Amino acid sequence: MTKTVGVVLAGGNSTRFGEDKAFFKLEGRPMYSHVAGVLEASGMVDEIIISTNQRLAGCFGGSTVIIDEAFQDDGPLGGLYEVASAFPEDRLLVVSCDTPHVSSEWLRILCRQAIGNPEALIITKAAERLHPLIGVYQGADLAQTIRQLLDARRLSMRALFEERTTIEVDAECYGIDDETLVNINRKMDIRLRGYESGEHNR
Ligand SMILES: Nc1nc2c(ncn2[C@@H]2O[C@H](COP(=O)(O)OP(=O)(O)OP(=O)(O)O)[C@@H](O)[C@H]2O)c(=O)[nH]1
Repeated sequence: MTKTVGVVLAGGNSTRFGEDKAFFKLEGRPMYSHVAGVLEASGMVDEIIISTNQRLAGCFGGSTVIIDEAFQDDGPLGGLYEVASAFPEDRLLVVSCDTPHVSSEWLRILCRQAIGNPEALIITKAAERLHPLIGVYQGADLAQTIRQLLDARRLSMRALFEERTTIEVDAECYGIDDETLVNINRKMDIRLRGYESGEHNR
């Protein structure tokens, strides 16, 4: 039977943030751990894994980690390729580590859409913007489609949406607050939003 695997994407370089944002503490917990907690709280996932690179792999405590091997430093698509290869039969509920306030209610809505449309990618839309890294990635031969894009050096998430049926689910239609979908790319994003932050801690 198809499982749902919760995937925390946490293998970037955090150039704009200035330090590895996955481990930056907000409200007393590293950002990646907020996201893992919401995945767990959604009640939709059978297991949770962290998608990351070789450099950070040892820093996630006891979490299960899948390391980018075939495509390193190629962005989220490289991480997704590795995970889709490891779980070819399963549904991947993906959330980037820099959206720590995403709600478990929203993840449940995405999963229900995915279960009803098992060949489609299900991604978040809000205020006319796409949030590709809050979504469900699934369907036959997903890893193969991603591999072809990576081989062709088409590294954007949009390239994947051109190749697969993709459903954009509008969070506003479900009364989801935009703020919960914001991703934190810079330290300034934390100050501007008045989030409570602490020191970097692996
Ligand atoms: N596994 C994996 N995850 C990645 C990779 N690149 C980015 N991510 C994750 O994808 C999400 C979005 O990444 P970005 O913020 O666009 O990239 P970043 O490298 O983290 O940050 P910048 O260097 O500031 O662009 C974050 O959760 C990253 O941790 C990668 O090469 N492999």
